[in-house]
Amino acid sequence: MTDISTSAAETHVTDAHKFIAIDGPAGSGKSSVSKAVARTLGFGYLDTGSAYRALAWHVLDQGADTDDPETVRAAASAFPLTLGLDPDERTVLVGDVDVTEAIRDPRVSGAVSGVARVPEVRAQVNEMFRRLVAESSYPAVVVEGRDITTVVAPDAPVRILLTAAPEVRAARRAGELAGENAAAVAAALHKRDASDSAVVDFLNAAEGVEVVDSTELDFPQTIDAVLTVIERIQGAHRG
Ligand SMILES: Nc1ncnc2c1ncn2[C@@H]1O[C@H](COP(=O)(O)OP(=O)(O)O)[C@@H](O)[C@H]1O
Ligand SMILES: Nc1ccn([C@@H]2O[C@H](COP(=O)(O)OP(=O)(O)O)[C@@H](O)[C@H]2O)c(=O)n1
Repeated sequence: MTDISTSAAETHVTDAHKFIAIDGPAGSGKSSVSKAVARTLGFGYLDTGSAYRALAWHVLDQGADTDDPETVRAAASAFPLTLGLDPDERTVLVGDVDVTEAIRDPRVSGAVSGVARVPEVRAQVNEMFRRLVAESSYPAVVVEGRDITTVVAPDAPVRILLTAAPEVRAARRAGELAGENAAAVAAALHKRDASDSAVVDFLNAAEGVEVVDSTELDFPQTIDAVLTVIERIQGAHRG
């Protein structure tokens, strides 16, 4: 059980070499590509967005307002989250409740930016992410989100920004949410990116971060492109 309420203040990464850091906007392929890369390399996989989504779910479940920072801070101080690193076991629990499916609901997607903009919450979850990676028995963990290359693990040897054109990202997300109106899905995705990018910049690569643009790549090609970057950097470190 990983309870983010027990986290201390933010500290520096001590196990930066264990991070494969991947950032990018919604629908760029971070989750699916990171998961496949982790499986291929025998690494762990950490979907940091699921922690923010689970906290948003937790606030909504209490009937509370995700746009009120005080409410969000209070919810985060008692937030029994269970999140694992196995790319083949993606169950997310809040207490005893399995929220794996519920946190993908458009209602949660629409509320999550409010939760994610509270600085104390970011510091708390970032410490949890670093602790999960440091304590894991995996040789490395593919960690994906918005601020992994810049805030959570800026010293990681492999740092990648995974991008794709906005209309391509919107079409991919709409394809996943069968039954939802494609134009509404696209509008919600762009609105969330705009809110999120006011908090951390994941649309421009920070210095030393490699860009993989998947606009013109299919899924297997995108996995290959990311694996190529990892192998090149790890090869250079070995050599
Ligand atoms: N290069 C690609 N080409 C086509 N579809 C892709 C590609 N990368 C990811 N996808 C698909 O797009 C959708 C969104 O990807 P996802 O990994 O959930 O993105 P993110 O985690 O960045 O929001 C998924 O259905 C995924 O299978
Ligand atoms: N490192 C991260 C990861 C996610 N997030 C927040 O969590 C939300 C959900 O992230 P996600 O990765 O599940 O979103 P998708 O890209 O999968 O749509 C984002 O919209 C951000 O508000 C964040 O602020 N920082």
